[in-house]
Amino acid sequence: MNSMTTAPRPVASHVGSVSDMKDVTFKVRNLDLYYGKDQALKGINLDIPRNRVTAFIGPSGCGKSTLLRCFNRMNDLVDACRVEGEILLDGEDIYARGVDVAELRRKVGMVFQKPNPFPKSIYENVAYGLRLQGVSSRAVLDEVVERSLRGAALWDEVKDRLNDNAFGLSGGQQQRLVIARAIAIEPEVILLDEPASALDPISTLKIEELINELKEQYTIVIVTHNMQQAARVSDYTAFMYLGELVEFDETNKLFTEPEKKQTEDYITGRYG
Ligand SMILES: Nc1ncnc2c1ncn2[C@@H]1O[C@H](COP(=O)(O)OP(=O)(O)OP(=O)(O)O)[C@@H](O)[C@H]1O
Repeated sequence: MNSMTTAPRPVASHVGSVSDMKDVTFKVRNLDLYYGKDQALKGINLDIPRNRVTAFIGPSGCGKSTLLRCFNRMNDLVDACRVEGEILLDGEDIYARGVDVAELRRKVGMVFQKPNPFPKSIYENVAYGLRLQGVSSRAVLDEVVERSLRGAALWDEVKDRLNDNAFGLSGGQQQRLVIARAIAIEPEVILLDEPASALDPISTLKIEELINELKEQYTIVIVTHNMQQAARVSDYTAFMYLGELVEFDETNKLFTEPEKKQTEDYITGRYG
């Protein structure tokens, strides 16, 4: 924070950067993304603050998931997708030639809307990434599995059935298991694409509490349709519309004193 004075709050130096933001994980610069001829992201400039939760909100089809998927190059898997501009992770352009995409995805984990545990035991789901890295020591795996399940607020519910199939867990437990699997390999960033939209209200609350705890250690970016959820869990919010970033600010500010009329119309339910 800047020194507290009676001066007005610093004005963003450009869209997508709050000038009192101390430390930045991703810098997005002039990002355009095309699916074939259709442009889905237009000139996005945005800083994602470290160890904070940033939410992307906006009406369906505005490009929230597309932008999220740029951060670990998941869009590479879409044939007709073309990206221009830069995304710097800790200063390095993740779209530069020669970038090891597998290593990028190790650093930048992702959790989807629908829980997607592997058809394996609870234990093996969490141990999966380490086994891929060649770790076979039972003691190391045990330690990481327990730490990750504790980190995902699931340990107490599953510690007596670690060898049971993960599909036997409830949807909310499966989503926390997927988060445990993501944090087991110690990523720097966790991307969450509507992580609670398939869950009941109690499971949703648990995921929201978990997000709040995880931000101590990770940079979190979440896409959500639910504005109350964005207001509850995030520190910063980006409002997108038709592929553009309309406004980015501290969540509290964006929801109470938005600078743009489009943002105000959206958060007051006038469209979307
Ligand atoms: N794989 C794809 N191929 C072609 N077009 C796509 C693809 N994925 C998304 N799009 C298009 O890109 C635009 C942005 O979609 P995106 O899913 O990013 O929006 P969103 O804001 O996340 O929407 P929602 O809230 O409905 O999930 C839409 O016009 C969509 O149809």
